[in-house]
Amino acid sequence: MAAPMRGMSVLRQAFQGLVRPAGGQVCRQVQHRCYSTPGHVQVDMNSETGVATVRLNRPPVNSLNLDVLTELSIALEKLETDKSCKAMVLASAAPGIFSAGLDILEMYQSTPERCVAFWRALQDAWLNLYGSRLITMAAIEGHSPAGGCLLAMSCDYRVMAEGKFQIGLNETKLGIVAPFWFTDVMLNTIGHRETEKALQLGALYSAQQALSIGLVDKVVPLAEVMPTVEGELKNWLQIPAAARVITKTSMRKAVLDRLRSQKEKDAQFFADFINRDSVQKSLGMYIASLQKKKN
Ligand SMILES: CC/C=C\C/C=C\C/C=C\C/C=C/C(=O)SCCNC(=O)CCNC(=O)[C@H](O)C(C)(C)COP(=O)(O)OP(=O)(O)OC[C@H]1O[C@@H](n2cnc3c(N)ncnc32)[C@H](O)[C@@H]1OP(=O)(O)O
Repeated sequence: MAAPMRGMSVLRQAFQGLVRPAGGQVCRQVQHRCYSTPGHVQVDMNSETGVATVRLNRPPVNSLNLDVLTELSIALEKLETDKSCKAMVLASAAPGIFSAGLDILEMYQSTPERCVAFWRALQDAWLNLYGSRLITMAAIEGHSPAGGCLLAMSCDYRVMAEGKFQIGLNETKLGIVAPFWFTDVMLNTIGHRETEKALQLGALYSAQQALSIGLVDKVVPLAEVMPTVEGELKNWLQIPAAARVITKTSMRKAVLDRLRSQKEKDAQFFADFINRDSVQKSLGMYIASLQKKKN
């Protein structure tokens, strides 16, 4: 059973689907259909509204390893084919964090075979999210660097908690380079000039800064993130679905097709790039700096 979160009653957490009884199923009101949650991705489908909440659940920081990405991909595929599902809210079950991005340990001293499998899982999760017919909204209730920022940017709308949290594509700070499809999504979100600066500097923005460059759509107090997402969803749900989906698809198709047409080449390139001595050295130093922060 998931550990209760500090500062929140167990009852409230149970209501929000954060506490699971033994056996992995969340028992809730009848209109909620909860997919079994054996691992790191919790899905709570509200059959009354057609809105699914997908929570990343890999404490402490929701780093995205092969398992999480595979589970996320499968969850998104299921929702995509569920005719009753109209919208999806991507959120976190871990306090203070949306996602710390890719699990750096998947990229450090790993085998080329594992690197390729890991990258394919990331590609699939992203293709499913960015290409989704659903209304997708990110509830960013914590830090969201790198791969976390990619997931948030790939949604249709982003609400972020104000305060100390940061969001951005900080890859260059790790001595790595944002892949072309990360760049494409950022270009589509904040435009060319801001993306050039953001990527070269590996910039991490506060919620207010992110709002000012259009990286997020709304900034509210932490407790208001979910209610704000729910309020915004009401607007989006009023738009005729077919017209909205065709509009979304036509605007995202070029970027999706660019990756679809070279998935294997991209995965191989990643495995080769990440295993360069210089890149491994940079990653090793970054991991050490994360650990040093604690001491
Ligand atoms: C031409 C180019 C072609 C091809 C492409 C090639 C390469 C590009 C490849 C990939 C793109 C990469 C994308 C990414 O997503 S890389 C990941 C970047 N993420 C980060 O930089 C975030 C790092 N983490 C943090 O800054 C902080 O942890 C955070 C602010 C998120 C939370 O801080 P907090 O104080 O709450 O927690 P910590 O004590 O720092 O962390 C707890 C624990 O978790 C470990 N940790 C943190 N982040 C990660 C991570 N991303 N992966 C793995 N592990 C992580 C951290 O070390 C702590 O561990 P421990 O000490 O054992 O408790």
